[in-house]
Amino acid sequence: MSHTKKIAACFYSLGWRASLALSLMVALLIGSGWYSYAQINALTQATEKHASEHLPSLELLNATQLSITRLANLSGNIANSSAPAEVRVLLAEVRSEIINIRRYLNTLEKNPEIEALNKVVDLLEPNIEQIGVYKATLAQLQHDYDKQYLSVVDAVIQYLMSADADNKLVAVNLVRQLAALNEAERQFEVAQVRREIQASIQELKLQQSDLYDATHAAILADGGLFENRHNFDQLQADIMRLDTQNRILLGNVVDYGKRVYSSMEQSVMAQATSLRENSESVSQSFFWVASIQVLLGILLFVYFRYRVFARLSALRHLVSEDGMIDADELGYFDKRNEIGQLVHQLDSYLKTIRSQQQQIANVSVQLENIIRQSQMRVAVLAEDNVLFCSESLAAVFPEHPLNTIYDFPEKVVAALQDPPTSTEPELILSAFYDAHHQRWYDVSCSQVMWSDQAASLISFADVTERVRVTTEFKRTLSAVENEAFLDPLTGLYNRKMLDKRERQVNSKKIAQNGFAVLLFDVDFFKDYNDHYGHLRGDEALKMVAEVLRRNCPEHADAIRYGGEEFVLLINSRDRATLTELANLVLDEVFALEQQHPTSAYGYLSLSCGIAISEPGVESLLACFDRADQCLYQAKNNGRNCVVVA
Ligand SMILES: Nc1nc2c(ncn2[C@@H]2O[C@H](COP(=O)(O)OP(=O)(O)OP(=O)(O)O)[C@@H](O)[C@H]2O)c(=O)[nH]1
Repeated sequence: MSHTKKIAACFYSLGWRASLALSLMVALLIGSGWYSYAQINALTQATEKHASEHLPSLELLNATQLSITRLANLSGNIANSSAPAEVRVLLAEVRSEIINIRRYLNTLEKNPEIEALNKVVDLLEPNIEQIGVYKATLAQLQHDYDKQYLSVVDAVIQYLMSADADNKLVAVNLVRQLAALNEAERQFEVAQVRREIQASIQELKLQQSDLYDATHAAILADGGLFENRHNFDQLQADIMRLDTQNRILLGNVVDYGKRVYSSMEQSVMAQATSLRENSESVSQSFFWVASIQVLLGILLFVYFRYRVFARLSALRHLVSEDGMIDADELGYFDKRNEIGQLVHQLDSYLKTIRSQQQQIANVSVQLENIIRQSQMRVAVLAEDNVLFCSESLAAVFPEHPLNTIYDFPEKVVAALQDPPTSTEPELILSAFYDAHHQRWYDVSCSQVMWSDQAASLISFADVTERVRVTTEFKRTLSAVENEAFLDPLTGLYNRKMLDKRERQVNSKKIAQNGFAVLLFDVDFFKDYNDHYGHLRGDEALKMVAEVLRRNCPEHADAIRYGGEEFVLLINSRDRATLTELANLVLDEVFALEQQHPTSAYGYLSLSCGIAISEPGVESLLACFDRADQCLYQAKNNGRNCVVVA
């Protein structure tokens, strides 16, 4: 999916209001960003333009100012210099500075001040040049003046050296006056000294005509010292005048420069004000844009809070355990977007599930009622508590309200201590007897869920009839079995019992402690029968059987093995006890004093052979054989006696 499609899908999923608000936010951000960029760009360009326009001008103006200052200094230096060579050098510098100034002024933007500056420079340049010329002339004049001065002074000194002492005073005064003239700088000083010198020369005219002639011509004549001094002073004054003029012009230059500076400063200040106002305008724009964005943000937050968060809340309700999404909440979700579709689907599923849960709950209640009122004896247990108990089961135990498992009889409680974990019913107590009702129950248990809780379901199945039938059957079976094992004549066990015991011995069902076979036989019974007949013989056999039954120990079998042979099968290996028992039987039979005319003893008597088994190794038959051999020996020994193997 392309980015455009993804963004479109995202906006569509958010809903048209949120999408519109977001779009507005984005548009506002882009717009404000663009506006800010444009404003800043315009400011930057304006600043750069202004700087490019004015900064070079300022620099040039500054350079011009410096050049003019240098020019003023040079002018002063020229005016004050007395060395022609130095004047020439200074003039060269002046020309160079003037060239620079003109170049600067030509570069600067034309305005009245610049024009005025140009005019000043136009005036300044010839003035300085004139000063240079005057300076050269002044140097020449100085030279001539000095030459004349020395010549005059020399002449006066020559005169002094040759003249008389009386005539020297005027000459000396003249020398002094000449020196004063040389030192005088101011006009009135020069004029004073000149008058004094003229007076001295007039005095010389009378006294020293030679010196008068020489000094008069050298000092007062045309081209003399006075004229030269006058010319020199005049030229000096011109130079001063020009220098003053130059200084005034340079002062004007400074004023013009100040004005230019001032105009530029005003321009710069105006630009700075414009910049500040523009920046304030941009700041205000920023403030309003930021305010609108904050407002929109708050609106969006409120919108999300009450719309989007409400959806999330509705979603939480939807997925919560017992939450229900109501119609209003469902209205937040537009079916046209994916989340909306999902929520509506979930709502549909939830409603279906709730409907089914309700149905199940109804069925569950109905089922519970049915179970409660039916003959099913069931109870539901969780932990030690009884969650449910059918009325039929409660009726089984009317003595207790069945609230906990400990309200059940002990046997049931014991069986429930370790309940099965299977969901299939498992018999935990077979044929439990309810003495109160004299009923029998099979108790089963299985694991079930009861109201979303793991529980044990126990059921009591009434098996009274089954137990009765089984007991009856067992009793009947026992009777039949007994009948089969009983001798009908004597009521003792018959030979089948011996066979049974033989099997039990072989299958080790009889204790391996050993046993004994006591084999009894009626002596001369054929004769007895022959003498008294079989009926009396049967009676005699019954009496012998009674003696055996009476003396048969507990857990021993009294068996009529066949005919007139009897067996006592005893779980004992005590030889003495066994012998004593056998003799007791023999004595009691003999004590019956049943007449037996053909017997050597006169009465009915028995012979007995006893065999004691080897424990764990001998079969019953083998032991019986040995008892039979002993019986044979007892017969041979004269009968009515006991022989023990
Ligand atoms: N009345 C009666 N006689 C029986 C019964 N069964 C066996 N007899 C008899 O018992 C007699 C057994 O005789 P014999 O085996 O010769 O032994 P005996 O005569 O007792 O001689 P000894 O054993 O050597 O002393 C037989 O005559 C049988 O007929 C019975 O159920 N009733």
